[in-house]
Order: sequence, then C-alpha cells, then structure tokens
Amino acid sequence: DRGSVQNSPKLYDVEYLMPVSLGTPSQQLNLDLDTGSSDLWVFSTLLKESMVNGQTLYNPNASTTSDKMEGYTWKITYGDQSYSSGDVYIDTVTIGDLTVSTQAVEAAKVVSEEFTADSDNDGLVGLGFGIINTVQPYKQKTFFEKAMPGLDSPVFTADLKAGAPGRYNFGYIDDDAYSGNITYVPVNSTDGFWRWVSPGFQVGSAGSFNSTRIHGIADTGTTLLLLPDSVCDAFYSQIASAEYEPSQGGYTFECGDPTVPDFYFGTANGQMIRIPGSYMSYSKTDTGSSRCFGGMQSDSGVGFTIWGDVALKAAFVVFDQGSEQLGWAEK
Ligand SMILES: O=C([C@@H]1CCCNC1)N1CCCCC1
Repeated sequence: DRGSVQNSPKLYDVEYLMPVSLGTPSQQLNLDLDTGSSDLWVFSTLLKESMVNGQTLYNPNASTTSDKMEGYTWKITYGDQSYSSGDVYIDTVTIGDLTVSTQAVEAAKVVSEEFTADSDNDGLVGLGFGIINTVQPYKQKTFFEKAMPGLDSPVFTADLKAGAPGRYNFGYIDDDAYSGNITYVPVNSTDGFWRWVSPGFQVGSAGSFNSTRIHGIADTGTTLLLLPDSVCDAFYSQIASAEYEPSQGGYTFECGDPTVPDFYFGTANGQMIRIPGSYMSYSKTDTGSSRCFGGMQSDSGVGFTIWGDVALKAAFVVFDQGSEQLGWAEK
C-alpha cells in the first residue's frame, strides 16, 4: 500500500498543512505533519468555544466508526511551551488515500492560546517515534507505525517547498521528486526524535568546509533552522548588516542585503545540502521595517540542533523507519 498528499505552506512557510480525513462519514481537517512529536491530536467538539477560532472541529459523536477509549487521556507540551490535552478515540484516518482503520485520535478538550490563534491549523499528526506518545495509561502508535506493516516500503518522504505546495508520500520513494542520489545517515530514535549527526557545514560556495559534528533532529513542525551559536556566528559574520537583536529575540539583517550567503550542511559521503541565502530572510521584523528576522537562529534554548523547515525545504528527505535512517537528496 502507499499514499501521497499535498502539503501547503502558510505565509512565510511558517508551517505546512495537509488535508486529513477522519471518521465515517469523513470529516476533513487540515493538520500539521510534525516529525518532532508523536501525538495525532485534533481540534474537537469537546473544546470550549472560547478556545476555538475558526478551526474545523472533529466530532467523534458524528462518526459511526469512533470508539471512545474510556479512561484514556493525553497532554502534550511543546518546546515553545504551547500545549494541548484531551480524550482519546479510535477511529479511521486517511491521509493521501492511505487509510488506518484503528488510529488513536486524540480529541482536544484544552488548547493553549498559540493553537487557538492559529485558525488554519486544526491539529497535528506526530510522526516521531511512538515511544514519546503522551496517551495514558498506555501510549499509542503513530499513524505511520500503524500503516507501516501494510506499506510497499517502510518509509515516508517530505518534499517541502519555499512558498509553494509540496508533497508527503507514504510507503514509496518518488524518483522524479529529487536530483542526484539520496545519501542515508543513521538515526538514533532513543528520545523519540529523528536524531542524526551532520559532519559539518560551509558558509558560501567559496567557503571552507567546517568539520564539526552537529547533533540534531529533523523536525517538519519547527519553522526555523536552529543551530549551535558557533555556526550562527560563522554564518552571520558574513552578512554586512547582520546583528543579534535581543529585542527581536535573534539575528536580523537588512532584508535586501546582497551579501547573504548560501549555507551548506553535510550529510554523509561528502554530500552537502545547499540552503539558498534567500531562505534565510525569514520575515520582516516589524511592519514597515527594512530588517528581516533570520531563518537560522541559535539552538541554545533547546540543547540540540533542530533542522526545521528552512533546512528541510532545501531537500527531499526520506524518513526510513524500517532501517532507522534519514535519506537526504537535492532537488
Ligand atoms: O516541541 C518540540 C517541537 C516544537 C515544534 C513542533 N515540533 C516539535 N520539540 C522538538 C524539539 C525538542 C523539544 C520538543
């Protein structure tokens, strides 16, 4: 079996949403595929109205195939301190023509204001490893782990694009979606993340390669590229107008600065992925400002590097849960 679904970026590529069908008759919600967490949770009719702001709500009582898991609950807190919690139902879930008939659907009863404010986002599909699923008393498998045994190949791929729709594929690798070869690196799933080691980086096409092992996770649910301070310094020192602005919470530079270089990160066997300098102008700091917030920022708040959408949209990425590897290719 296999599946394929379009993903669509929101403004500034802050997040990528995909249509997901839940229940019978099907209820379609727009969800955020997040390889940095492992709960499938949705806005639901269990929420107080004050916590809902335009989102589409999953109504388990309107689904003839939903079964409430009595006594089961979930509660998740993300790295940015946003959170959600609620009850658990088993129901059918379809993503891109791939159906899991007995998926744990975590119906929200409470969401934090960050989620309420994001009116286009109806919930998350966590495709990290099930070991960090938050359902109590027994943790639940991710959508991919439930689908995996029936797939042609135990992989899903992420093709995120800058300012354009891309695709998530399940169970196969589309050889027309990338150029050159896919280079695979080992993944350590102990903490439930797609955690891997990059051998180093290069600033600009004429720069030298810095051999320094960078431990980090591939996280489709994080917008920016969060790297060690030493790497950020090496990058921003090459941009004439760049400075660290504590009031903005990070590095900024003049949006039109012509000196913004490309950034390359190593994967394996000498392969590097090139992130165009244009991806590093994340967004204007304030309305009418000429300064842009950088797409690369420090990981010092997190403790390890996060290869978020700014990096992932420069590549075709294979999440191989069969062999616990990540595949990287240019495109
Ligand atoms: O909460 C998160 C992220 C938030 C954005 C969406 N992906 C999950 N974590 C990943 C990094 C380590 C801490 C947990």
